[in-house]
Amino acid sequence: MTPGARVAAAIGVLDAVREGAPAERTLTNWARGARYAGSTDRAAVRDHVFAVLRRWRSCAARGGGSGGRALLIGLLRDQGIEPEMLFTGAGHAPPALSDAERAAGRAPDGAEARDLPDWLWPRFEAALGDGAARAAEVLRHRAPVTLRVNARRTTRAAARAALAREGIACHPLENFKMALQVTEGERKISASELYRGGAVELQDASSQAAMEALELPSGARVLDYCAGGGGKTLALAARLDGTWFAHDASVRRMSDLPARAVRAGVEVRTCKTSEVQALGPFDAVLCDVPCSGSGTWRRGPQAKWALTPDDLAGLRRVQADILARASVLVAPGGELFYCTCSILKEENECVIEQFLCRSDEWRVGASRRWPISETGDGFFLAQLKKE
Ligand SMILES: C[S@@+](CC[C@H](N)C(=O)[O-])C[C@H]1O[C@@H](n2cnc3c(N)ncnc32)[C@H](O)[C@@H]1O
Repeated sequence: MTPGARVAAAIGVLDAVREGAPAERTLTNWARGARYAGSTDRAAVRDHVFAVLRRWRSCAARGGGSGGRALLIGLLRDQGIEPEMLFTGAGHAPPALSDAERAAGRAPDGAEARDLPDWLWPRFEAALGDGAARAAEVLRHRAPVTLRVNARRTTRAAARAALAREGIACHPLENFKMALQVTEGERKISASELYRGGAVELQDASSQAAMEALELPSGARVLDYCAGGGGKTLALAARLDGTWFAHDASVRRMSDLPARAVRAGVEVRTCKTSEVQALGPFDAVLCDVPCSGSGTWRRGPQAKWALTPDDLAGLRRVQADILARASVLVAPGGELFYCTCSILKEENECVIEQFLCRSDEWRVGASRRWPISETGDGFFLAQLKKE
């Protein structure tokens, strides 16, 4: 495909996304119907679509409209590329710009320039203060791809060398013990020997750092209450000796966990909601609760535009409910860890404050935030101790 044809394909995908279709599925459907598109073409179309999704408002302002075509014109202008270079009408490229399109477009301002909905920008400022602008800016760019090296299988240096032999280039991240940031060959990861053998897992650096920050006595019985695919349990089990239990309201979401645990060389017992009470009490319970994901929006940028104040209030109720249910499973003297991949106070400090107001047997230990940065996603962790 020519560069212009890739732009035309991205416009088609964005028009479907504007109608409410999920971007990933729309891209997959497009690729199925575009047999002429090679892997480089598919990656280029995907890059255009996701770049617009991250910068939707500013692209609309710069492109002078909200259709796929205007959004792509806005994106190219934002990237310092003259749209006329690609909108040529030749071959499969989009038709040339009209006079009206050439004249349309303006520089974005305020929350529009931050590429955030108006109602969210003040909440970013409230949560991050002077760091809000930088966080919003980082969310306008691609996320890094990061691996966690499994200390039970190999060392970081050995993993890096083995990955390089498979065409995957990465470098160790300073201040993160087991993290490797991938700079080349990311599409080869899932087929690599190290990944298939459980020596590396895909995991954001901030999640890794948060799990590194948790200290637990050797042999502790630990429950991951919102385990999902088990990323956090596996990170803990890779460095601590404990007895590991995983629970999730959706059993289906834990379906990959047993195989991942075997690959990683650790034992994790998955349990249903009906079993969890009888298996307790636990020395520690981790609640990696469902959240807006605001710290990770560069990975799933549609969520940035879809979240509403009502959704946020709903999430806060779910988070409070999970904390209340999980807290009764902790043994006296035990610990409760609460974490989100959101930067919003409403989902972090406010949930913890509300929980402490309703319960007098808990005291708060450390709580920590990881910023949205070039290195990692936004992440929040609070540690609570049962008296
Ligand atoms: C942020 S994800 C967990 C990610 C996972 N810990 C990991 O590291 O891969 C939140 C999980 O909470 C689960 N969940 C939602 N409501 C829940 C509830 N009331 N009780 C327990 N789990 C719940 C969801 O199914 C989802 O898998």
